[in-house]
Amino acid sequence: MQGYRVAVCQMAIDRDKEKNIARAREMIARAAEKGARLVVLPEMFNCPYVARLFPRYAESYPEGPSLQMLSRAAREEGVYLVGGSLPERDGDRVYNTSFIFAPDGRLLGKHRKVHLFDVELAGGLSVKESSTLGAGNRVTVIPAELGGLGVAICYDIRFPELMRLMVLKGARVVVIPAAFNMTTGPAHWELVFRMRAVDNQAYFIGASPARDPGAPYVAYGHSLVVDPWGKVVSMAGEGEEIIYAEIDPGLIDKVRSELPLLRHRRTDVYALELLVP
Ligand SMILES: O=C(O)CCC(=O)C(=O)O
Repeated sequence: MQGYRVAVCQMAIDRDKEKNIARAREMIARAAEKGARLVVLPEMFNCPYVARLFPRYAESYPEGPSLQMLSRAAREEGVYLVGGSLPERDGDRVYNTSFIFAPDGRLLGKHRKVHLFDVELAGGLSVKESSTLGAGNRVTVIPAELGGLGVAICYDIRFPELMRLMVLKGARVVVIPAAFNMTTGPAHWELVFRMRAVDNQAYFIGASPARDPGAPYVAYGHSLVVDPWGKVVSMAGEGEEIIYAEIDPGLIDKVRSELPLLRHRRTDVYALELLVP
């Protein structure tokens, strides 16, 4: 498996859905032009991160305009695309879902956020995703061409069990569209990505929206790529930008063979069980 370049689009999100779609399309083109083979968008890239607004911006696969754009962009630019996430409507439920496309525009898979962000933090930040969203129940790994791509969404990264299950299912590069905030971001963003990378000896990629101090929910920014040794190899600032990094599969093998954490697990002493097919 050859190395490849990943681009993480730290996009500024507008209230206007059409503007968000156009902005994402334009950033995907710019990333492809710079040689990215995998392009990643942030969590809820087509709408403001406000739970009560999610149903209004929600789309069903395959006809939603954001989803059409993602499939077309992957095909026209010839890239693998983790389409951040967006509110997905399925019957009368709405999910926070990441859709993943191949360079021929084919849907490779999707991840519905498993852990909903329902919190009341000191300082007044209160979020209740479950007021409008349903939760997914799948561990998402795309086994094919990129050699094991795990996808989960934001708060999911705080649950080491889910990350480890992805890695046990073959994930070597884990992509997390996310929107940490100005309370949890400075305290935990870099720490949690580095921790998961060190534990699982995999690349961990975080894609945040750009920071907008006037937004109802202020995203932290600082999209990043962490290598399997836990080193931050690329990190954005606060504003809109695209960051790039080279994914080196040889480094994953090297770290896993020199420090064989996955092999040294004591599965005769403890167990981690996947309860859904
Ligand atoms: O875990 C955090 O600090 C932020 C989570 C979040 O914003 C989300 O899941 O959307």
